[in-house]
Amino acid sequence: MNAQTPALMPDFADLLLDAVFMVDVLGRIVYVSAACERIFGYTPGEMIGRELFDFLAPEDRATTRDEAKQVMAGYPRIGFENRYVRKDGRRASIMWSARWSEADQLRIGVARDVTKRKHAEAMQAATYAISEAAHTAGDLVALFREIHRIIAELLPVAGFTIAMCDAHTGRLAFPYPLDDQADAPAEQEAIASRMCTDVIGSGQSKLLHHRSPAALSDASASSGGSASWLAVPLFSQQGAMGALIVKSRAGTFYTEQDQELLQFVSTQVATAIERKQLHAELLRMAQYDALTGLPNRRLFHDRMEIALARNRREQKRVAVLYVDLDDFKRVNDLLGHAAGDLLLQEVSRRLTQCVREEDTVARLGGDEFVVLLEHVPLPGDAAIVAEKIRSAVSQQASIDGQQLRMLPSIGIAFHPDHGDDAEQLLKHADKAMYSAKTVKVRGSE
Ligand SMILES: Nc1nc2c(ncn2[C@@H]2O[C@H](COP(=O)(O)OP(=O)(O)OP(=O)(O)O)[C@@H](O)[C@H]2O)c(=O)[nH]1
Repeated sequence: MNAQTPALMPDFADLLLDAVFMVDVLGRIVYVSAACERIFGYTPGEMIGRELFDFLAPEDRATTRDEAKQVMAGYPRIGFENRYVRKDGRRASIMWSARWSEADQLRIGVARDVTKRKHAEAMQAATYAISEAAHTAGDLVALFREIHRIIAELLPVAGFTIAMCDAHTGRLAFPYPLDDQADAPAEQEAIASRMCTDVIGSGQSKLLHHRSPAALSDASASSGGSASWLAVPLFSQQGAMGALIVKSRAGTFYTEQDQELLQFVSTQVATAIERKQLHAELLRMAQYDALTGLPNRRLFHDRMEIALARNRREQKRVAVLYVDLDDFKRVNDLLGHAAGDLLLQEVSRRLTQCVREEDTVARLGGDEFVVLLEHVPLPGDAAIVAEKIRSAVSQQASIDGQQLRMLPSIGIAFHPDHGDDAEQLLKHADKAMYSAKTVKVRGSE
């Protein structure tokens, strides 16, 4: 016991599971009982003489300062909670009962370790937050960002990544990158990649304590390049669909408890990802044509409404090209529906290549396509694109070993020249396409 420790300290203090502190008016620890080693990782000898604030988690400094003032002003308190950084770098959650001893000029506090309870509460909160994020996050990346934030509240996380395994090719993709400030990103990526492959292949989580080559060659950098990696598989109904990987801060190491925790959370994470993926897939199916991957009629209408609204403000010109293949039915009849499908896919590729990225090519159904061109200075510019399309589509296509040649009929409508809404413009372009087709049919008779 320290020479300054008042005689009021009973002998059995070192048997208590809670740690008893005595802190002087300057905030220095003058006495602490033996339990401090279990709770904070430091022996009494390592704590006595230092300021209690030195051990405090930075985020709790302001509230703790206010609390200490209150106690020193003569208001005893039971139940104040704050966090400390243990010797091993982990956080300890403490609940205090404290009072000020005017006679001894000391703050006397009893610190109870409530880390386990706090952890259980945090896990429950994380579980709820992850399932909540599955509903509120706009897309998968936003969901990953939210999961990263939630897990960083449970574990010390310096690097976080999610790997997803393509169900068809089995290839790994990292839709949410490691985002680490580490010196050797290539080395970090290689570790993440290796761990992912391992845990997805085995279906088992993995804990790895790693020392970087730099740290190995420099014995003095004992903690600089050393860290832990934890990888857990993410299971869907069909099996492991990916993996979640976290990397600890330099000099901090994950434990088996952390591994269990991440495994527990990974079930919620996998469910949240599956839900979001299903939602994205439903959205895609509602907006895109399954055969060609082009926007469908509904998405085309939405894009057209936006383009027309913009054009009303800008007072320029928007063109709608209606493209229909001539005698497409014959391809189906002669070569079969599957060959017809391949041809439609080829035509959609060629159409997309004829326009700029900001233009829209959509499939309305069957062999009918539409092209939306924005910012068309002159009607002649749309005619140039129509000619490009005619030339591209009518090039020979090799389908199932057969050389096929399709001819398109194209009709054009302009906003505002031929109507002010999508319906009017599509009708006009369809009519113009039909006239072009009729002229061709008559010409061939
Ligand atoms: N392979 C395939 N065929 C389709 C698909 N959707 C519609 N069709 C077929 O496309 C053909 C379109 O026929 P029509 O509208 O008469 O077109 P066409 O034969 O090109 O005749 P014209 O337009 O008058 O030149 C029909 O035989 C449909 O069954 C599809 O997704 N795949």
